[in-house]
Amino acid sequence: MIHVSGLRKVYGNGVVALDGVDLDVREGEIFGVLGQSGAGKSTLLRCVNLLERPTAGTVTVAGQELTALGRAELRRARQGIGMIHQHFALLSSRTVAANVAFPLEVAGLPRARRGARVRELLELVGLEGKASAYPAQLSGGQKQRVGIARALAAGPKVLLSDEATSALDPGTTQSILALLKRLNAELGLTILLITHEMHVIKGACDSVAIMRDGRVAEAGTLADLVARPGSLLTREIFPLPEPAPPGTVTLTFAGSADEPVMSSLVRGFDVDVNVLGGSLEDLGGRPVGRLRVRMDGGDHAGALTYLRERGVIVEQAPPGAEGTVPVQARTITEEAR
Ligand SMILES: Nc1ncnc2c1ncn2[C@@H]1O[C@H](COP(=O)(O)OP(=O)(O)OP(=O)(O)O)[C@@H](O)[C@H]1O
Repeated sequence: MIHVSGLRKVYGNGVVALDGVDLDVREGEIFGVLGQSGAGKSTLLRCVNLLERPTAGTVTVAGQELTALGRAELRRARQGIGMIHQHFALLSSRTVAANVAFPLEVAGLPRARRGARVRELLELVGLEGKASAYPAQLSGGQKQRVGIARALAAGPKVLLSDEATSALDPGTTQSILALLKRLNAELGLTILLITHEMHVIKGACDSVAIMRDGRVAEAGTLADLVARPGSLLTREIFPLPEPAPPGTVTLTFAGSADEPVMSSLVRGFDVDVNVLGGSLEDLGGRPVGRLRVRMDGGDHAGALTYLRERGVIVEQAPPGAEGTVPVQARTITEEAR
């Protein structure tokens, strides 16, 4: 649905905000772009609907190359792309209904049809009773719902979300993410969202790209990335002290949690397992965990082979000076290769 190729953006002051970005967002998915401040997320999002003109590269949305379009064609194509903002960007002098009607007025929809469409949109976002209220009379979550209704007015296939939950408290954030997931499922809406918050990625996204210094450092579905040894996403979701202390083993359980792997390990291979840290998360309804352990005694090599055969990702830190890991000590980077 969205294909970005070789995207580069150099601002007038010489700042290289995007340095060759490739991105593919499939139809009907919620795709998150995660990165720290200054990584280039907002620039990327604004380049997708060409609010910002890229210095080089192409942007294709729903099969149409936006970077090749003239001004009038681009204006038409943009009706297929809605956008929501961190600070809502509502018109304070207009009621909720008039805010939502605004893009319909610009598109030239007759007044009689506008009213029905606005009612439908307000119902969709759960704001039926607020049509006559003004933005100042609404909570942050309600304002964002107005923003979402307005973004959907022209019936877009794609919704761009620019840190839409960053100004909201945790409970309201969850309700807005739930709304976006419902719209994604019910309308088949493709959503590209940018965020610096991992819980937004965990709570809402099917796929993710991690941006660093204007480049995509890693991209894929959440399921694929957590199953990839050494992935940045896994380290972000399950933070453990890095580098791993010498001789420790870091285990990522990305598959089924039904098997009692750890107790089988201790019983079957006679190893002592000392848990140093770890956590468990629910990713897309699937339990995923990461555990850092020290294993002593017994059949160490056999234990690691057993874990790998059960689909556990095994990352061994190299032994320290005392050399506590007997066989095949591999660094995380070697494992990742
Ligand atoms: N209009 C502009 N003119 C000049 N430089 C800009 C402009 N907009 C952004 N930049 C610079 O481009 C780089 C990327 O900024 P961008 O806003 O895209 O990052 P971001 O990841 O969205 O960060 P944040 O989360 O803080 O918004 C930064 O160094 C920023 O200072």
